[in-house]
Amino acid sequence: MNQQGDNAPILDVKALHIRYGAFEAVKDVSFDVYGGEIFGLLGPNGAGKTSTLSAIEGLLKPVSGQITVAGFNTREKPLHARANMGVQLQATSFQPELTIGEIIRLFASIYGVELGEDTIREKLAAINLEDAAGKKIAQLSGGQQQRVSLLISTIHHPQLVLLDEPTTGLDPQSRRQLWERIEYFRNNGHAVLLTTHSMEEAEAVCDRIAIIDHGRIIAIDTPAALIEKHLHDPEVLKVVRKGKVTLEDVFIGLTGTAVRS
Ligand SMILES: Nc1ncnc2c1ncn2[C@@H]1O[C@H](COP(=O)(O)OP(=O)(O)OP(=O)(O)O)[C@@H](O)[C@H]1O
Repeated sequence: MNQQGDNAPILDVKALHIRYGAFEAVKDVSFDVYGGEIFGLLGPNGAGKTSTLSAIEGLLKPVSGQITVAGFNTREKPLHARANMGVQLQATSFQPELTIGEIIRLFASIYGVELGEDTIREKLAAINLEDAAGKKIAQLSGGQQQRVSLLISTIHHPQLVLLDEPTTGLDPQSRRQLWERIEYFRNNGHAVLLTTHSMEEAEAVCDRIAIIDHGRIIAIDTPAALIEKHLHDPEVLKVVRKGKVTLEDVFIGLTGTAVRS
C-alpha cells in the first residue's frame, strides 16, 4: 500500500496549524517519522500533542498544513491513510460483554483480517496472555489491558502506530513489557509515534523526540543529542537536580518551570 520509495518517511507532517475557534493550539508543526523509528512527542499539559495526533488520525481538520501516512495525504486519501495506521484505543472503548478473543476477532474482521483460534492464542501468548482469550477486558490488569489494546490496534500490521500516553498509570513491570512490544514494532520496520510525560520513557525507548510547547516545536533530535546540546545552557543548569544533566532537566530548561493549566 505504500506509495513511496524506501527512504521516504512513513509519517510526514508539514506546517500543521490547528485552531479551536480563535485559539491556535498547534502552530507550524513539522516533523517526520521513519520506519524502524520510535518518535516521541513531548510537551507540558496543553502543548498540542493530542491535537496533533487527532489531526494525523483524521479526527480533526487542521486550518492548514499537510499530513501524509505511507505516502497517502490524510485529507485527499483518508481511507488509505487510515488503513496504514494503528491507533491505540482506551480499554474502556472495548465491548465489556465480549471476551478478549471475540473482541480481537471483531476488530480483525473490521480490518478484513482473518484470524483462527490458534492465531489468536499465538498472538496472546506473544504478549504473555496465553490464557486470556476467554476472559473479559475488565478481568485484566491495566498493563494487560494496554497490551491487548496494542495488539488490537496493530492487528492489520499498520506501517504507522500511534500511541497517546501508552504507559500512564502502569507499574514498572507492565511498563517494561509494553516498551518491549513497542520496540518489537520498531524492530520490524514500523514507525511508532508516541506521546509521553515521562522523560525516563522518552530516554529509554525513543530514537528521536520533539519537544512541543504552546503549540510549537522548540527542539527535535535524539535524546542523547538534546542533552549534549544543552549541557552548558544556563536555563538548563538552573534546574539540574542531581549534578548530571538529564532529559528532564533539558525539558524543564526549555519549557520553563511554570505549571500549565
Ligand atoms: N476541543 C477543544 N476546544 C477548545 N480548545 C481545545 C480543544 N481541545 C484542546 N484544546 C486546547 O488546545 C490546547 C492543546 O490541547 P492538547 O489536548 O492538544 O494538548 P496536549 O499537549 O495533548 O495536553 P495534555 O498533555 O494535557 O494531554 C490546550 O490549550 C487545550 O485546552
